[in-house]
Amino acid sequence: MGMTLYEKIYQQHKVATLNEHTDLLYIDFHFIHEVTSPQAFAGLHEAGRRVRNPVATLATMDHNISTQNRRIDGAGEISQQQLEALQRNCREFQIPLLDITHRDQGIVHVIGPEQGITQPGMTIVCGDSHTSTHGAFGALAFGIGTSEVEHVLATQTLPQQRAKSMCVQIDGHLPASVSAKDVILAVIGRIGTAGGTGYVVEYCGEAIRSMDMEERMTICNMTIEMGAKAGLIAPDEVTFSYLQGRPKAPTGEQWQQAVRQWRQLKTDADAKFDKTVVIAARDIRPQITWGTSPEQVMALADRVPDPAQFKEVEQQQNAVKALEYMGLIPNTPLQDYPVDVVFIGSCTNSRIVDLRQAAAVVKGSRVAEHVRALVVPGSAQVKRQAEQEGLADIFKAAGFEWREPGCSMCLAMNDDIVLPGKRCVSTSNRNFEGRQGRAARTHLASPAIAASAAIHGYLSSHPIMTGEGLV
Ligand SMILES: CC(C)[C@H](C(=O)O)[C@@H](O)C(=O)O
Ligand code: SF4
Repeated sequence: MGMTLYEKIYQQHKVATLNEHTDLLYIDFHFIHEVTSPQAFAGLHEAGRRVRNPVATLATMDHNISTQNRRIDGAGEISQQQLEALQRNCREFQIPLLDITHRDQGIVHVIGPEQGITQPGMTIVCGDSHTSTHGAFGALAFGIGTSEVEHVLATQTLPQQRAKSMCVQIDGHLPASVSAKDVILAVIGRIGTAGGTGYVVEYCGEAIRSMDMEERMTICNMTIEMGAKAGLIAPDEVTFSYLQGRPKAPTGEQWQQAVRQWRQLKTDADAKFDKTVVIAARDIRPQITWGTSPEQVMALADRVPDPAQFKEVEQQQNAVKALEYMGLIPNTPLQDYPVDVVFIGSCTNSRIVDLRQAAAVVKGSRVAEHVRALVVPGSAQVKRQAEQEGLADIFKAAGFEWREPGCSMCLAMNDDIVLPGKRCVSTSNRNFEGRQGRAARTHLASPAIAASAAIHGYLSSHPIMTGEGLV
């Protein structure tokens, strides 16, 4: 019988069978950031071990830094200690570090693809759940815990148990107003935050094939929010042309050879998935979350759900609690609620395509008087490009704050925090209680919807059509 893409990559990286359920996998690349690495380095230090392959490792600073400036103490003392520890550890273990002022610094899941480090068929890990982002290139990429970070640093391998394979197929073409973010939110709404547990999800179908790499990254990024281990999209011409010419991509004869191998990286026609979910692209409408979990999601144009409409008692109870936290009344139009903060950024939606989509909505308008709005590019490179393309000017002229790259308001771990009770439309990926600050209310949505909310000042409204088409 044929194999799925996941099974192929797993098989190619298996270096030993440890027991009936567990194999040892070779890890091709390991990304590191300041939050989940300190204990791992301390463990190596204590045991007197070295890093096995420092050049298959890259560190960046993203979570704890301030995005208001490039000062190491910009986000307070605790952050500074964390950042200095990363500097010390990278020096001691000779790991390349994209320091806060480095011209390639950025959010860990933005810089890997951008540098051409993330390539089809690789195994990639990082002590960070959204490592699934890299799966957009047909790499097996997943988040690991701190003790696993230590294991990979020391051995360049990781014990793993084989996951099940799920296929999520999005058939047909998406309506013009629907973005990759709407697709993945709709998928999570359908499958639920636990529905992917134990699976690696491969996305296929025409709608996925017609997405560019950045949209595919948005899809794979949020795969973790349905409990899956990783998301995958088989590489194709779109993948190859994105990679060609990037700093770490192969060149010359090696490029030709790599592409020949990458073309083999797809699920065989006779392979069997453990589960398949089929969704018609034309049924997907612009989405926004109303609750405190990514599965509590609705079409923007709909009314706030009534807890009674959910089948399971547990879902009903969760809905009551979530609506109370979010300050929403059942059956009212979501679009009537005013917005206090708009955050465009995070490893889900901070790449150049995302910023272009947001800027197309913003162009020529002003941020509503009562709204605080910020755009935080995912990397220094995205920032430079957005400035060259004139996007930064569009945002600034509209009254957005234009920031330095980093995780920023995606999580309350630096100096960007949503104040208690404030309502924020955010292009990030998590909306649990307190994620953006104590008692903060988060609505996850696409860059176009977030931009539109900033301008209208409400959880509004129909995304605006522009000369460049909607976004
Ligand atoms: C801090 C880090 C461990 C965490 C993660 O693993 O995802 C963060 O990036 C997040 O998005 O919550
Ligand atoms: S941007 Fe948000 S989701 Fe992504 S790595 Fe940073 S904190 Fe995690």
